[in-house]
Amino acid sequence: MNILLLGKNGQVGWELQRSLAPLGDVVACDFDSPGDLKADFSQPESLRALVRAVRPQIIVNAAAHTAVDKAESEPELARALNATAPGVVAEEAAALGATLVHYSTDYVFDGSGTEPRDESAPTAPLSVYGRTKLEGEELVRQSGCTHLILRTSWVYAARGGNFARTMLRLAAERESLKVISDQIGAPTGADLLADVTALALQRLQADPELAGTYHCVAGGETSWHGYARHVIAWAHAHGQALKTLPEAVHAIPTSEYPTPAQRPLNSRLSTARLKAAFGLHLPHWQAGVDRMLTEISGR
Ligand SMILES: NC(=O)C1=CN([C@@H]2O[C@H](COP(=O)(O)OP(=O)(O)OC[C@H]3O[C@@H](n4cnc5c(N)ncnc54)[C@H](OP(=O)(O)O)[C@@H]3O)[C@@H](O)[C@H]2O)C=CC1
Ligand SMILES: Cc1cn([C@H]2C[C@H](O)[C@@H](COP(=O)(O)OP(=O)(O)O[C@H]3O[C@@H](C)C(=O)[C@@H](O)[C@H]3O)O2)c(=O)[nH]c1=O
Repeated sequence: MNILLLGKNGQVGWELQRSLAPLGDVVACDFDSPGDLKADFSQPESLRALVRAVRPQIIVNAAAHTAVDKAESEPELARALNATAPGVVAEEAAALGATLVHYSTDYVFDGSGTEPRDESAPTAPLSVYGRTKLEGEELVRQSGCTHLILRTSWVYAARGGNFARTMLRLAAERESLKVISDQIGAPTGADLLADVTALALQRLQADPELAGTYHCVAGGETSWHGYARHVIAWAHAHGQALKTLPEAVHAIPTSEYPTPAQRPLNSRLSTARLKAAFGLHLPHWQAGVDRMLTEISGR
């Protein structure tokens, strides 16, 4: 089996290098890869030659423009990376008969209400990032290729930039932190997503009817404030020297933390469809976060 992995150096891409390895020969690319393996999503048409040269049976796309606030001031680049390029890759996958895995986000929703959303819930993104990710999903679906679109949320990994690492950095510098407590979701490990991707791909090879869009997030829920408190309490309990004590992580409403991009308040995603289709158990978010914290602390 020939597998083309795009965005190999991101949080999810890095974990996919590990999880896809038992499935076949993985050709892993990023936008700074040398020569013919360069996969620059800001030049969407250039991706056709790469896909045609590798002729994969499976393509996994983990590349994206994930800087949510920055996307507000560079919407053309965000659209190229999150929509046009995945659309081109999907067209090439359809022409080859290859299966495409693509990732999307809780930010395709407007975050109203308090219930977890399922895959058929109406989308209404609030940000450039969310709008371009939604357009990418739609182009993948329209291409006619066999695909899995996994919508996830609040991704973290031991490698790469993410909210948990930002909190640890700020807690080392400041006496107190203010963190939003009215945006609710589930921190999800890049390792979990990569493992689910590999399992789902194996099942999909045997049963093409499983293709489609799924929500894939860790179990349980929290706010960014609850997540930050958990990370900082863990670090204190494990002897890390931080200026911010857990009780000095203060809860604030979204209105007190203005950002260029608006984020959804309710980021809860229902994983019932994924669990039923693939027979998967999705562990509680704290289990994965604690493992990541152990890994980055070098314990
Ligand atoms: N991070 C999150 O919280 C969430 C992510 N997702 C989705 O999951 C997927 C993976 O996200 P994640 O691993 O966290 O993202 P990262 O930001 O960690 O990685 C994105 C990858 O895209 C690459 N990239 C950036 N610019 C280009 C370009 N011009 N051409 C090609 N590649 C480029 C990055 O390279 P480099 O590292 O060198 O910049 C990196 O390898 C994405 O589809 C994202 O939208 C969904 C929900 C939550
Ligand atoms: C740094 C900081 C952030 N915040 C808030 C701002 C924001 O609402 C929330 C998270 O901030 P971040 O900018 O780290 O996270 P953000 O980039 O919004 O994270 C999102 O990334 C994209 C790629 C996704 O797809 C989403 O699922 C989600 O993970 O925390 C505070 O309240 N206090 C702080 O000190």
